[in-house]
Amino acid sequence: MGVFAFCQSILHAVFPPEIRFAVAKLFNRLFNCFSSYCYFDITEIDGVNTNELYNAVQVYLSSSASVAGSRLSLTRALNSSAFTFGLSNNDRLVDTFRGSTATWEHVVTQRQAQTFSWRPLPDEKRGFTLRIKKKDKPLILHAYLDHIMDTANDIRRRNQDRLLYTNSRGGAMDSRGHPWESVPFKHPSTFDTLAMDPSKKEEIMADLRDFAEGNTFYQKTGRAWKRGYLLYGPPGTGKSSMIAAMANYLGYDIYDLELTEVHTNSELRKLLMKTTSKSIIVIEDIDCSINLTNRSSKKPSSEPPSEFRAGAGPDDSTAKSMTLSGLLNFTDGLWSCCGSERIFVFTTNRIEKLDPALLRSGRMDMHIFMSYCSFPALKILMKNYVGFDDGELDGEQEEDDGSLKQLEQVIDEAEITPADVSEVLIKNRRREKRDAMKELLEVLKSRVEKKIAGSASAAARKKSLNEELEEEEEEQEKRALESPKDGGEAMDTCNGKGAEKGEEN
Ligand SMILES: Nc1ncnc2c1ncn2[C@@H]1O[C@H](COP(=O)(O)OP(=O)(O)OP(=O)(O)O)[C@@H](O)[C@H]1O
Ligand SMILES: [Mg+2]
Repeated sequence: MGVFAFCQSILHAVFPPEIRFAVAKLFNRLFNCFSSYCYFDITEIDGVNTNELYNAVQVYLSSSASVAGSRLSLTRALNSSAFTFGLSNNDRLVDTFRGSTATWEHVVTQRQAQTFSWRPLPDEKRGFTLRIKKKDKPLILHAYLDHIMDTANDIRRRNQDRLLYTNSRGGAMDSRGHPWESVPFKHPSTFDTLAMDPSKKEEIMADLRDFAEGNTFYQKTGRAWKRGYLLYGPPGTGKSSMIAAMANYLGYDIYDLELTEVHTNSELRKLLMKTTSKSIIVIEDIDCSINLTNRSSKKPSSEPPSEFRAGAGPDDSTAKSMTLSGLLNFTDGLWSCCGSERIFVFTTNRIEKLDPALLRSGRMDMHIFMSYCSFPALKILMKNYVGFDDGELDGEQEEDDGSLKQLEQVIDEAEITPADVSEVLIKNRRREKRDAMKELLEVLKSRVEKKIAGSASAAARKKSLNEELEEEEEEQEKRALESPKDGGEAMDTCNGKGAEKGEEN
């Protein structure tokens, strides 16, 4: 038994707790007067609530502990794909912030006689003690704690798999008052796997980066910190894959808003209020998921302009339906600002079907056309699916038999989606890559031929239809010339009928 412990046990035996406490306090005061350090205790449980700062410090230290510590604790959270390192019990770690030194100690003690609590408390009392120089306190303490919270949130986001939320219950809440249901989101699509024009891709990535780092910009300009993207293009061109890539790139959760389940504007607002920041709110196939009714053409002009009405017939009252203005408020109006750092993404196969109010400038910040597979996009798919490398796809290698050049020539005309290209490549992925390329070329060529044949037969059909019409016209003219009397009568009859009709009216 150490001397300190021995003295402690004597103190415990001889003096009542009040005196022991007062002596300890006095020692502390004396110690503090002469010490050039100040100490902060961050306990795991603050009263009955879990202390957020404790968890943040633990996660934060994991980023430096993995490098510096000699004895570390390891954890893996539910649904997380990463391990987190932490300080073991009563271990120390030194961190630096803005040139000042901060020493952390993880203090674990046994909890003494259980005090009354609404919920059972753990047997161990855990906390971190932060030690910094007294002179550094006013300079760094707040900034350091903010830095810890931010870094911890970032680490969590990176480690934790994304969540995908759906509103399959409409606006109805669960027992905890949440209208959204969530599942872990593990979509493997990234900007590396996404086949599209590299310059367009880079532009979108830069836009996303600017958005995510734009806190001060949005504050300075007085704009709500949100951004809207409209993705449009034929089916299978990668609109949904793009959304997944965006979420994976930024580390955001996805809220997949099923508009057909939302019946009123207030339900829509409730849903929005329950989304978290750093998230992407998606409305897929916006042209199909809601029933577009241009009410201005049916009702007097005092009515608001055209409205989308979801899950409601044209005769339901506006108050009980979801309208276009409700949807626009959701993305654009005051309600869109509750929370921050939110991205709205709408997708559609037919942009021409959308109401102009949704498309007008300033509403969706970026309109992104997801096109049929271009040659640069095709090269990305060939790299990812069958293992070509950049050199091989430059077409400068000896073994190239001209297939690549031919692919470049036919790809645009074939009008094939990246989804169809990837199907062909998946089927051929076990074959030699040059054979897979040739197979793809065959598929593309046959598509082009079919298209030409299709357009030729359409042209032939058109031609024969025109010929038939011309023949008929000639026939009619001929008949008119042969019997001018009949034609005159016919005209008269017609006029006569019109006159009769006029009289009737
Ligand atoms: N640009 C692309 N890059 C890589 N893969 C793609 C691309 N487009 C499509 N694919 C592949 O095709 C599949 C279907 O694509 P996706 O669901 O993203 O298309 P979509 O444009 O959302 O179609 P829809 O309009 O029918 O919803 C994806 O799983 C992906 O494997
Ligand atoms: Mg889709």
